[in-house]
Amino acid sequence: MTANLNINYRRPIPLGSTVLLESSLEKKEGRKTFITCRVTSTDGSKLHTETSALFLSITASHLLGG
Ligand SMILES: CCCCCCCCCCCCCCCC(=O)SCCNC(=O)CCNC(=O)[C@H](O)C(C)(C)COP(=O)(O)OP(=O)(O)OC[C@H]1O[C@@H](n2cnc3c(N)ncnc32)[C@H](O)[C@@H]1OP(=O)(O)O
Repeated sequence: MTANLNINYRRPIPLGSTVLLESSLEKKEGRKTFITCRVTSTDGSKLHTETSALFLSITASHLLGG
């Protein structure tokens, strides 16, 4: 479940262009998983977006309000 999501939009992505997404698992601490992601041009020269996020493991009962 997403607990935190930060997105920096550095450069617009031209309509119809192809981009490269690179996602990394930074660390895992118990139920917490820290992920980063970068969106660049396919040759990597232009940074479009950089993101960091924290996901928490949950149980099904959490989704049901338990
Ligand atoms: C024209 C076209 C338009 C198209 C347009 C499309 C739009 C496209 C948009 C897409 C955008 C998608 C965006 C994603 C969309 C979702 O991901 S939807 C899901 C959104 N997330 C939610 O609704 C989650 C709501 N929050 C919760 O349910 C609860 O807070 C959580 C996340 C399950 C955590 O609750 P919990 O299990 O009780 O955990 P809790 O004991 O509070 O914390 C456990 C640990 O995590 C840490 N922690 C918890 N929360 C946080 C936090 N926020 N920050 C830091 N640490 C935290 C605590 O400090 C604690 O750390 P320790 O003390 O163990 O070291």
